[in-house]
Amino acid sequence: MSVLPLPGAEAAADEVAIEPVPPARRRRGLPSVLRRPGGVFGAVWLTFVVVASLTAPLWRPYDVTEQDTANRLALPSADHLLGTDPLGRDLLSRIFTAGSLPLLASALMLVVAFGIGLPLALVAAERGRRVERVISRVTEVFLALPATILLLAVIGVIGNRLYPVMAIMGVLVSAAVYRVLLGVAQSVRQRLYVDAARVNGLGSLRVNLLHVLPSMATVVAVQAAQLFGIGLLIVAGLAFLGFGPAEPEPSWGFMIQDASGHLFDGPWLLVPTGLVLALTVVAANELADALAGRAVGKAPARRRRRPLRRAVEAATAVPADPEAVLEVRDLTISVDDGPDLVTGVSFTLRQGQVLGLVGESGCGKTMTARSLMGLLPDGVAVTGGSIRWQGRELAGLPEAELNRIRGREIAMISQEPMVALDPMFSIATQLVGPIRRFRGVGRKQARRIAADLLRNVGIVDAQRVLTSYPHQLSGGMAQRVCIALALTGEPRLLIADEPTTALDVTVQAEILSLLRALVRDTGLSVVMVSHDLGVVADICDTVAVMYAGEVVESGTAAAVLDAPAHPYTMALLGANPHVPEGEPVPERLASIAGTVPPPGSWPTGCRFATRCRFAEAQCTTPFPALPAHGEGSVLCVRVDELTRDHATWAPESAGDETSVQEPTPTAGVSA
Ligand SMILES: Nc1ncnc2c1ncn2[C@@H]1O[C@H](COP(=O)(O)OP(=O)(O)OP(=O)(O)O)[C@@H](O)[C@H]1O
Repeated sequence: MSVLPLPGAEAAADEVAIEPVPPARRRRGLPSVLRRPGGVFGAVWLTFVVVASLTAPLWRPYDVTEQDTANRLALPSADHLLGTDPLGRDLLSRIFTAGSLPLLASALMLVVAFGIGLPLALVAAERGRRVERVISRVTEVFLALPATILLLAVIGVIGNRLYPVMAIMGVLVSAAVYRVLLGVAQSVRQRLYVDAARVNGLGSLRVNLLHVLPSMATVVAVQAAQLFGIGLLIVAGLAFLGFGPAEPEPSWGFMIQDASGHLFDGPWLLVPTGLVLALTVVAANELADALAGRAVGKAPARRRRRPLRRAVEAATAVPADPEAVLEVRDLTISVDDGPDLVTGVSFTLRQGQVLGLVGESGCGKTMTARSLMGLLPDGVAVTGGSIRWQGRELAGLPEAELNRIRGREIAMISQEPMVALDPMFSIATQLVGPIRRFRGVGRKQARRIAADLLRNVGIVDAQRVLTSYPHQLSGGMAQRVCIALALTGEPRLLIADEPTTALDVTVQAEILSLLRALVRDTGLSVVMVSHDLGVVADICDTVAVMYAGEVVESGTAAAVLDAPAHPYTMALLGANPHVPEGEPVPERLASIAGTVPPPGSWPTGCRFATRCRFAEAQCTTPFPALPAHGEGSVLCVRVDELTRDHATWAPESAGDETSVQEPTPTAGVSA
């Protein structure tokens, strides 16, 4: 058993849970450490102590051995800002002169610990199980050594030489560092970008330096900051026991020991040294906490949510639907202290209907869908509008109440079934838990229901699948299991975020027909996020086309897909490569120049104007809410003109840029 605190051993579980941050995000997040009060305090105090200690011989008011016998055990005064010790020596000069030893010795321990632990972790993660086992067994031996006794034995041999002693401590601590970093390195090496780098021919060293190490940097920094604080305590502890620099050389440990002998006649003596040591250790830990908070992506404490603005009835173009079970009005979703991601989104959904949210990547489909369940990422919130579910307002509902709705009334399936299922548990375990929770039944009955649910989603050998683990299932099976999981609470609304994107085409068709059957047989309502117009045409009753955070066209799927009225919908359909059976594959597809403007950079007026072939001056000026268009809405000031002229977004031929032409069949999509 190790007696001195080997931090990594205790902290390992926490540390490995820290998600390594990919390099690009890490660079952007750096200032966020300094936006946390703890991070600021840690950085400022450590910088101050390090600079003050290393430069003490240049600025200290007195020599560390200079005695002022008339002023023994003095309290702070103009002559001695922090008071004096029992020999009348200036405490300020002695504390900061003593500081360089623990700071440097602790830093040396870190260098040795990470110098050994980090490369070993990288090698073990890269070279496979055999090498990893050998290295792990050796490090286990180090972890089992009684560190305190070993250090005292070393001191017995080499004397009170704290730098070599702390270097040996670094060797012992490297085992704990290795254990923590191995888990992180192994997880980073499984990332697709690391595989891509290897496929691109990068050698092992460069893969590690360019891709693995940067992603581990935050975890390394967190562990280093914690270990640094512990190193300071070890040095102070050794000096306290008399294994530090010999008098009259100052050391924090000896000064505290000295002060403990004057608790009654000079209690102040303990305060300055104890405070500096404690603040330095706390500062290192605060810095570690701030770094750890950054690594797991917590929102900075200073971020404040904007108050929720309720929907203004008149502002939306979507007519109220008395039969709607879900009614979203003027929904605005924003980053805290940042730009709006989604604005003025309105749509309605009836029971047993499927609504498709379509649009290019980054248009806000996922944010809109997730807001319905209150599952927005940290730092993103609904800041305006209303989400009425069966007459109940969901926007701004407290987390506890949303929790009661999630799973029971509204459920969700995602595009990555393999990621949505926990690889550690069998399918039975993953289904039985929610069934018991939602339906209040016993384990046996829950298992029977789980098997029924699997059969309902088209799994024939339900008993085998129940005993399987996610990795034993195909993608299609896993998605069926996810749908079964979503149905455990018998929800009335299912949010399906690109549920077929990760599946191959034949499986896609099976999952779509399963969803269709569920809607038909159970009256489930579905909000389906998709960028695949074929899927939308196949399954959706109504469609809301999103562009740059707003709905630009909505209506029945038949109306929107067969006779698109907004140029963006026309363009999406013109660029769609899928053609219905029996129709000729077009020789050229239409294209949309440019990209979706990011949140915060949306143009004034129509957000699509900069890419629109039909844009005119009036499109770039702000326009009021537009009246309803047919059964839905179209966010285009020129909609009447374009409809009258039968405008289409045809593929460009050489020298032909726009086209206001006779109608042509829309590129292969029919509802
Ligand atoms: N956690 C976040 N913090 C800040 N902005 C975010 C966050 N997640 C997404 N965004 C931004 O919000 C906007 C909308 O993203 P969203 O994921 O809803 O788009 P999407 O239409 O669903 O795209 P995709 O099809 O690629 O998922 C994008 O500009 C995106 O960069």
